[in-house]
Amino acid sequence: MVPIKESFQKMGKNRAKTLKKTGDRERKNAGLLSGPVLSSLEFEGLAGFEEVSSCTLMKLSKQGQVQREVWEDGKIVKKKKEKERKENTAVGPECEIISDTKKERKKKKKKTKTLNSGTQAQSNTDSSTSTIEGEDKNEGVNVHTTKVDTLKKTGDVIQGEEANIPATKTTKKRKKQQPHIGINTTTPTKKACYDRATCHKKDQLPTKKVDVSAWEEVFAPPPVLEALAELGFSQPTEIQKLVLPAAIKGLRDIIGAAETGSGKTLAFGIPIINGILNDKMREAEQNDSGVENSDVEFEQNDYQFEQDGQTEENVKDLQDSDISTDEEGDDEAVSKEILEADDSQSDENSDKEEFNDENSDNEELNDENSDNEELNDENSDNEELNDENSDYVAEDESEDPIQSLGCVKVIDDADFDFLEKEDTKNTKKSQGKLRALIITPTRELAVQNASGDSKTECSKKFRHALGIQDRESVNIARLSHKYLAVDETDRMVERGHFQELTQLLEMINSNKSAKEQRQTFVFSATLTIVHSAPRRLNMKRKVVKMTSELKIDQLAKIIGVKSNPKIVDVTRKFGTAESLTEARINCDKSLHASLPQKQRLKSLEKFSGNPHALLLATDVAARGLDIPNIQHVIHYHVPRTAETYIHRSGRTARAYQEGLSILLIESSELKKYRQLCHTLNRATDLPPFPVDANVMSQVKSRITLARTVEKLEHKHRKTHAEKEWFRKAAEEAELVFEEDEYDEDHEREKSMKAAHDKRDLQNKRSVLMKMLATPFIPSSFSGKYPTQTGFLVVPNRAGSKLSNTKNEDSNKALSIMKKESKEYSKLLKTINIKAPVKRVSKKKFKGSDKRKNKVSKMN
Ligand SMILES: Nc1ncnc2c1ncn2[C@@H]1O[C@H](COP(=O)(O)OP(=O)(O)OP(=O)(O)O)[C@@H](O)[C@H]1O
Repeated sequence: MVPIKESFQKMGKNRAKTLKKTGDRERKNAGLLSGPVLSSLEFEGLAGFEEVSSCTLMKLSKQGQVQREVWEDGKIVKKKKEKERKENTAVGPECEIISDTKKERKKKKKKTKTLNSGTQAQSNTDSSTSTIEGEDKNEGVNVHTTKVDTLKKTGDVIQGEEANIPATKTTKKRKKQQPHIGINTTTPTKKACYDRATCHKKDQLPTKKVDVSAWEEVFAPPPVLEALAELGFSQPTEIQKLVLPAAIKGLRDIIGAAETGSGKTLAFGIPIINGILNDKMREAEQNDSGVENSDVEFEQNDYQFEQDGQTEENVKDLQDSDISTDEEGDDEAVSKEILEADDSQSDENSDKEEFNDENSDNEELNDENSDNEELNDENSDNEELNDENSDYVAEDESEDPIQSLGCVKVIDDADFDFLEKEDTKNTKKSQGKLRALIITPTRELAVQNASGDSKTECSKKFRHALGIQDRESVNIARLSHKYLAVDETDRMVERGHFQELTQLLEMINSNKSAKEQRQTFVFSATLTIVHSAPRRLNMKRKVVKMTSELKIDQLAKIIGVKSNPKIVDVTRKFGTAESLTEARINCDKSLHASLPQKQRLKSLEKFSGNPHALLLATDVAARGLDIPNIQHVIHYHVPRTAETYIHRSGRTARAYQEGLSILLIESSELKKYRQLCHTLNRATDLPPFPVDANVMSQVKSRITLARTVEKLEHKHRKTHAEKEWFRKAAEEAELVFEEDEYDEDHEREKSMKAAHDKRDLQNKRSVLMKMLATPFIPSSFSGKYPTQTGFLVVPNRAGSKLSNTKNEDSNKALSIMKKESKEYSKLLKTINIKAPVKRVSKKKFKGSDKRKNKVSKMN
């Protein structure tokens, strides 16, 4: 039984990075700190967000003045203002918000409106920085802090800590450990974890933050903008462009399909982060006004609706252009629905009324004069604060509160005790529950289920954290995550697998009101792939043919997606990534390799650390591993399913980089290969991998010599063994074994021949060793591939966008390939490789004897 090692992935599947952090393994909460790779190659797993009790929020005016507030237990404990930090002006709009007293809050609201709603700050072209920071609670109290290098490392290692340390001590300790944790540090923060952008594009290291204005159009919130700028992600990928507006602004449930390595993780990660930030901000405001924060649901996108009309149009434009099942104006409808929902709840608390007022105010605020008034107010306010606290930046920094979004990876020994502690300590409902849940159905989960023991330690803990003891005693209140993401979703329809996960989802979805208020994300690269049923099943009338739509429907039902989700499918007809070049090599034989788990982890670690390394892997590494700069994937076997092929191939050509996938096809696998091509809509074969004929002739001479050496060795061994046998048999029979009894001349002749053979064998061996020591390709060869040209030339696939731009190259490639494949087939003939004997059923030979007789008679 393999222990469950649900890990998490990332938010983003950040395995390679974790490998670098070997030191983390020894740390106390290793379960939380280590990435999935450290625990198991094959699993991904479960991840969730948890509550953060404290934070520091900052607001930046257009004039560049920063107001900073430290919140603890939903109350402001400090309010300071910082000077503008010129260093940060390169990036763009930043954050944020919130004030202490009601008066302050009203002021803030006005400012927020004026600035085009604070946190979002879509149209704000000023720059600043943002920090969401968690602080310890009161001195001497049990402190739980979950620290996250918030958004900069969205999807990166997220760490959880617990300590019973007085707050002051903890603060100092933290400062030591994470000196640059705040996003608004002026120097680039030290990347403790793997930075995908820099790893993927080592030659294009972002020396300074990039312009991320393209992200503003898709409503990425300012803290995320800052993180993206540091990562060097200048613009959203296609799937992100299509998903983010609908998810962030439209609050839609999302079903998304996009090629491997296309950034699906951020497509659901950013809306979730945005939502949590909004929730926290709103809860803090409500706390301030004495409203029970957890009662307020579904208002999460307040400030998005305060955006100007321009941005709404952007959303619409984007949504119109995608492949979507939406009808026109859907988003507006949804927006209205949400606003109506807000309205319906508005009598529950006065704050909501205020928000609604704010919305109507917003229209008025279009008036320039009022804008200016607000700005002036803000200016004078900030100036005052500036005068009072000109030194405050340093003082505040010394406290260095830890920014925290509150993510936990759920892997083997994940510790959920903090939920309990917060539950008992805080009476507020929202304090002890998970806000978001990100699930990846994994092979590990399937294996676990298949073994019949679905209650591993982690599974138990996770259930406990969710308030699920067993099916009968479910703490429904706790199962009210506002965000649920299921990555690699299509695996859930695999029959008989993931039963435990399906049950879990059933329980989560049994909280109907929470389900209604939840935003759900469903993503996979192979969401729309369907298999044609076997012919025998097709014949039966009752069998319902699986279609992409049906598959999506099934998944949506299992996962609990609300009606009218936004469906985005940007996968290509061929399924694989566009930047992926594919080829095949026909092989005569194939082998299996298996390594113990520890060894596998080591190999993976070595592999990610060495740019020239080669990793032989089974399908445990097919999905999810995000190891940067993998250039080639070679399929040692033809995969059983198209999904596996897509995911395996997807380990290269990530983040729109180039990659090469080669399929090794054993003759017995031809049928599987044809089926694969069919499922992936390949009308033509994959192009054969072009191999240099010169190299092949060298291979041939080496193989021939090796065979001769092997024969001679065998002969030598045989003679020796025969002699030995005679000697031993004579010994056992207590007979004297005299070699002399043979004819002397004959014996001499024999020994001379043996000596000759031995010499011959030695010579041949040394020639072979010399040959093997000589590389096939001279060291002066600078090409990347062992082809005549030194580079890979395979015809571009029909329909590929690349083929339009590279027509000339493509023609050239074709002619070279034709030439090479001719030489290649000639060479194959000379090597004398026997064609595999085709087994044909006897039925086909029915009457063949008769026909033979007939022919012979005729002759
Ligand atoms: N907008 C962007 N610009 C540049 N790089 C990005 C962007 N978004 C994501 N990436 C990077 O692209 C890589 C692939 O992203 P991610 O792992 O989310 O892909 P995926 O679609 O989930 O792939 P798979 O289906 O194989 O799991 C990651 O290294 C990620 O950091």
